[in-house]
Amino acid sequence: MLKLENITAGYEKVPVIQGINIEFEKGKIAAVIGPNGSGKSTMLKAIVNLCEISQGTVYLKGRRKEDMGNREFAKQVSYLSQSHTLGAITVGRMVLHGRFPYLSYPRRYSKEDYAYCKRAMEKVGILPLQDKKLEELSGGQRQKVYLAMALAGETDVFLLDEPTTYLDIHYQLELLQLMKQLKEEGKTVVTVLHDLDYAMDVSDSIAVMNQGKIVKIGTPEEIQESHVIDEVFQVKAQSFTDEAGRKHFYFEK
Ligand SMILES: Nc1ncnc2c1ncn2[C@@H]1O[C@H](COP(=O)(O)OP(=O)(O)OP(=O)(O)O)[C@@H](O)[C@H]1O
Repeated sequence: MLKLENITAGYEKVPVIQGINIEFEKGKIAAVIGPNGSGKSTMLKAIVNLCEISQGTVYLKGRRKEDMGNREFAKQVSYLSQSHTLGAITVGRMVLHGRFPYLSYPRRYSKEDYAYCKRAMEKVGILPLQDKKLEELSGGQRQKVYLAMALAGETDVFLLDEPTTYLDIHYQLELLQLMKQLKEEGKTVVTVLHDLDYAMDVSDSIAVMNQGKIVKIGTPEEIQESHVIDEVFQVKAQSFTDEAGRKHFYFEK
C-alpha cells in the first residue's frame, strides 16, 4: 500500500534518517518504536512532505509519490502530528480541515464533508464540543480534535505520531480499539508509540528505529524474542504473561 524505498531525509540538508526501506500493508497496523530522537517522527514527516527527502522514493499503491499531485496524495494519506498549532477556531471548523483535499472551486464544504466530520467527531466522542474553541479545551480533548480531523479525510492510510499523547487511560484504550476498527475497515495504520505494551498489543508488525535507521522489522513476537529492545533502549526487558494470555513488559536499567 505505502512503500518507502531507500529514503534519506532530514532538515536543512542535514540527513536525520537514512536508507529507510519499509512497506506498510493494507488492513494492517504497523507500530514504529525507538528511543527519543531516533527518527520516528521524521520518517512519518518525510511521507507527508514535512521534511526534505534527499534520496529515495515513496510509493502509494505502486505509484511514485512525485508522480501524484499533493492533493491526490492527501486524499489517501492522513497524518496526525505530534505537535499542533492552536488557533482561535472552533472544534467543528478544525475537523473540517480534514476535508480540505476534497475542496474544489468555489471552496465550499458540501453536505458530504459535514457528514464525514460529524461521523469522525462521533467516533472520538467530541461531537458535544463542536462549537467550543480549541483554546478552551484540555490537552486530551484537543488531541481528539486532531484525531477526528485525520479521520474526517476517510483516507486509506493513517499516519499517527504518538496518538495516545495527553489521553487518559480510558481513551488510550479506546484509541487502540479505534485503530483495530480502522484495520477491520481495510485501512493501513502506521503509528509511532512509546508504550511498548500498546505496540505489542495493537500491531501486526513493529519497526524498531535507532539513530536514524530501521534496525529491525518483525511481528511483535519476533521483536520480543530478538532482544533488539534491550539493545536500542539500553534496558533489560522482562515480560510476564497474564491470565488472559497477554504478554506484558517491564524494564530494568
Ligand atoms: N524541524 C527540525 N529541524 C531540525 N532538526 C530536527 C527537526 N525535527 C527533528 N529534528 C532532529 O531530528 C532527529 C530525529 O527527531 P525525530 O523527531 O524524528 O525523533 P523521534 O524518534 O520521533 O523522537 P521522539 O521519540 O523524541 O519524539 C533529532 O535529532 C531532532 O533533533
